[in-house]
Amino acid sequence: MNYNLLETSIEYLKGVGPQRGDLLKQELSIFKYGDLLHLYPNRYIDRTKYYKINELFNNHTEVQIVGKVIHIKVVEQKRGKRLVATFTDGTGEIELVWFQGIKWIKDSLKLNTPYVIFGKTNRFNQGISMPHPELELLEEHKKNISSAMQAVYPSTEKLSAKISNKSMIKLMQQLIMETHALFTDSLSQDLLKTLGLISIKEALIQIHFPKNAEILAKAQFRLKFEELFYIQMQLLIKNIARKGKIKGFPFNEVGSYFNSFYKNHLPFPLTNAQKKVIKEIRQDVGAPAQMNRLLQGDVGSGKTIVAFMSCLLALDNNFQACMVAPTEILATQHFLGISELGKAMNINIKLLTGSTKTAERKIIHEELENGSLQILIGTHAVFEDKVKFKNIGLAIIDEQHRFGVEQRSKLWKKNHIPPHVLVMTATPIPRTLAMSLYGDLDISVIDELPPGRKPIQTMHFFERKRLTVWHFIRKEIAKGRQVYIVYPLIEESESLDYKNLMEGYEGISRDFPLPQYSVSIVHGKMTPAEKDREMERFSKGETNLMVATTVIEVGVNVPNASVMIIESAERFGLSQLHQLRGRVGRGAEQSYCILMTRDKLSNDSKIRMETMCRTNDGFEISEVDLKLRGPGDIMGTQQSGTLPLKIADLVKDQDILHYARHQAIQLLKKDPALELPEHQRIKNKLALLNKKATIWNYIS
Ligand SMILES: Nc1ncnc2c1ncn2[C@@H]1O[C@H](COP(=O)(O)OP(=O)(O)OP(=O)(O)O)[C@@H](O)[C@H]1O
Repeated sequence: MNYNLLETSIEYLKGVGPQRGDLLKQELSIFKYGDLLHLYPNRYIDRTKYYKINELFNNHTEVQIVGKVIHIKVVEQKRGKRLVATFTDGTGEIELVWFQGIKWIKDSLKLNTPYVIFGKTNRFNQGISMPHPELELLEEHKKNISSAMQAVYPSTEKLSAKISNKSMIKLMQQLIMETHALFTDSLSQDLLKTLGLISIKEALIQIHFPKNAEILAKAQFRLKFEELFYIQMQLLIKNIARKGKIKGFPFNEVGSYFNSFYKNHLPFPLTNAQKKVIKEIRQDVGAPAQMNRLLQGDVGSGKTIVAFMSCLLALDNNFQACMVAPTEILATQHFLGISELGKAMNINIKLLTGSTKTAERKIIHEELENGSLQILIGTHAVFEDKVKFKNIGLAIIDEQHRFGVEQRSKLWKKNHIPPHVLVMTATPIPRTLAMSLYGDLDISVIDELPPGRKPIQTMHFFERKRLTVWHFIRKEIAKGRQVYIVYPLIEESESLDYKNLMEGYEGISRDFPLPQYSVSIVHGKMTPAEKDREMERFSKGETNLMVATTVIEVGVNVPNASVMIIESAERFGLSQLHQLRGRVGRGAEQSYCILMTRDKLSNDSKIRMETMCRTNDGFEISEVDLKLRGPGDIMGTQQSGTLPLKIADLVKDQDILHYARHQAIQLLKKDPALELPEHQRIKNKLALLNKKATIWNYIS
């Protein structure tokens, strides 16, 4: 492919010019020929289908009608002028309406001459109108229609008054005419044949100008494959390179810390899933390359002990380990949990957070540098430059979505050789997404809950049933259980949410009065010490109810708390609801999650509530979440940028993604360094991709 041509600035394309060029650049980020080529249609319409006016009962997305203009008038109103043409096909009449280009259209419209009009219809009291229709003389239309399927470009819906779909099609014709001779494949002919793919040239022509539905499907498959294949190739190659190049510290010893804990101090038998994951980690850290593993485990699946035993492997090899959590509460929970696990083993474990006192901090710094501090647990305070390890061998990052990749790499830089990295997440990521985003990490999954857990029963109640819910809580408290009541706290409406929380707290304190009941409260405006005190009262069982914002979303572990009430549940996303629910169901008692919502719910909210009531499976929930919200949203805006997909859809195209990944793996197995002559184009393209953000800057 001649790259320079696709790099040509868009205004030079015949039919564009400076004015339209600016419009394309500003509104659609189309700067170059290449950008336009990869503006794919979002749907196709059948240009051989004609409607009759008397068939138009509802508002239609798009219809095509043959008929004549019989009358034109300019209507002047306070709001401005509009041109109205009466159009008939013999079965009825509709009004064609223009608000712009009035003079030009009025002068060029031919009365009583057959036209094909195309556009969206609106019904109003007196009849039907079609604003800004596309018009073509029937004679011309017959000449121009080469295929039944005509592309509709997403942009034209946005810019219809400025660049019609018809103009867009013309631009695309011009572009393809100028550039198509240069489209060449990066995949070898043999590979295309084996995979049954059409050529890139054919695919690009057919995606814009499909001859029929069958060839269009092939073109779409080809382009989606291309997109996903190269993303997978990039990720897999990164992984191979990391394993080859980035030396890690091999933990050769499985020594006394690990063995003595395993033999003498395990508080419970490990689940098979935990054993499997520990084995995977042992294999990784035992090899001379750096481990980079993502550990996924549903809420309450028992990740802490896996993290702890991984730390023991580091200690056995005279390395320090460090565990970082996104919030102070969570870091403290980990510290307590890990200290408890390690209590019989005389290990120096310390906690470093924003609120660690200077004197304690000084000791931590010293002990880290002289190596006597073996496991450091903390928040982002650990990333500070002042914090220097003698020899950090393992870094465990919990809930990595909240840390940027950059922050993570700060930990790496704390050594001349980067430590092994274990990233833990309780947010289940659907496999498809994990594959696309973390294809460069190895993935372990704890897919089994500790035994004896009763599935949490989830119920959805409307506000008007609050008394029933209160009655239920009283019964549970009478059995000795504890209850969480969680309120949303969303940044944009923070003060209002805060008010709701405090009002809720007052109401609850009234409905559950002392001395029979006692209520704790934890929210973001409290100092860490206050939060800790309240959390402690609750975890010791001194209070029956805990009113909180989502600060308790992760990591809180009070096994006796068996009821979770989520207020305004419609305002939470699915994964957040699932995380919150995970705070209960940690003991042997039957646990409940009650979702309280207002009476009127949107469709999406209904699906969220139904999903929560139907399943406890975090992966199933995240699949639904992915469908409702789309991948970008799930990962947060930061990550969505890493998926520069133009045509593939991670929800709908999972099969193609798996296929593309499989093919990428096969290819790299055969030729890991891409040395074979038939892979040179792939190699070249990958080299270019590493320089550019998206694969679509290049075709071949
Ligand atoms: N194999 C096991 N058998 C019995 N209990 C277990 C087992 N593994 C973990 N547990 C217990 O299950 C509870 C949850 O474990 P842990 O806190 O490690 O979960 P988690 O995966 O970190 O969950 P979250 O992400 O929600 O904090 C703890 O009380 C822990 O002691």
